[in-house]
Amino acid sequence: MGSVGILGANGRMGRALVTVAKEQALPLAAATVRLGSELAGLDAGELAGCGKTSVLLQQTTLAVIQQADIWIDFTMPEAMLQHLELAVQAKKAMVIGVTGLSDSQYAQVQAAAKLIPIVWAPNMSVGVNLLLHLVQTAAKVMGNSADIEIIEAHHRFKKDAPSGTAMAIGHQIAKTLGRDLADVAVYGREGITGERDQQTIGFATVRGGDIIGDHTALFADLGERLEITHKASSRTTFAQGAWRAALWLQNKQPGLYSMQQVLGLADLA
Ligand SMILES: NC(=O)C1=CN([C@@H]2O[C@H](COP(=O)(O)OP(=O)(O)OC[C@H]3O[C@@H](n4cnc5c(N)ncnc54)[C@H](OP(=O)(O)O)[C@@H]3O)[C@@H](O)[C@H]2O)C=CC1
Ligand SMILES: O=C(O)C1=N[C@H](C(=O)O)C[C@H](O)C1
Repeated sequence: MGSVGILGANGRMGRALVTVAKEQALPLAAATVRLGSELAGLDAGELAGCGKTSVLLQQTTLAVIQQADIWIDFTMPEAMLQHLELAVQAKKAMVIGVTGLSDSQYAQVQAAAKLIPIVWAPNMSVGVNLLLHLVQTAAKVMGNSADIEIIEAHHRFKKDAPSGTAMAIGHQIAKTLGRDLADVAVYGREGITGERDQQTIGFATVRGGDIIGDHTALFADLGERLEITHKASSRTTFAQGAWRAALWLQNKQPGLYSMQQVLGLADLA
């Protein structure tokens, strides 16, 4: 079994990833913290609150990146791109869950995927990846008469909006309907907005407390509405998905792979 390293092991997702590794005896070989972090040298499991793992936190250098075959990154866009550069130099695979990438940052991920195998997905849960299929059916049946809104809610600490998942849902629906999301997306409303243009896809963002991650795709027509909702109740679901992606990536050729491919949902009708 290939060995796996975790980047940003002190983050909310980093700790969840270490905990899942310990609980499921997964091949955790290394875990890192940011350069200069005082946490270097601590046990990754003790920091995560799941007990000793015998994996000590290290700063993220090229020498450390050599210590695992596949690296999981749930940090932030700029940090992730620095990690990606190291992974390309060391020819290591990456699972990337970071959201809020600009177009040019995403293009850098695409370029790196010509050299190393990468899974990038804004949401690693089974339920959201199934939802991405269900909304296609809903869009085909209702999308040309119903108003489409995507509503997401997350914890107060989240830095990007709308969530990466909400954007993926929007792109999926727009693609199904032959619309370009850049032309039809409406991000929030204020003032005298006028009547709603049926072609638009609206986004609404809620931030508060410790909400892990809720997403609803709403298809609202006259007389009825359909809501397809996913609610994550624990980060374990994302961490398990990321581990699944990491183990799936072993021995893969360079390329940019999706969570749909990892979960075997890519060919679902
Ligand atoms: N795809 C999916 O399924 C999911 C994706 N996410 C995404 O994952 C990302 C992380 O989320 P979350 O865990 O909540 O965030 P946190 O803020 O809890 O963790 C971010 C981690 O990144 C590290 N970091 C930040 N900046 C730097 C830097 N410049 N150099 C090195 N390390 C850095 C932080 O280090 P330090 O602790 O030292 O500050 C921390 O360990 C977000 O983009 C989020 O949207 C989240 C959940 C699921
Ligand atoms: O920041 C988070 O927490 C999450 N981010 C992802 C996103 O932006 O879609 C996925 C999940 O909902 C949790």
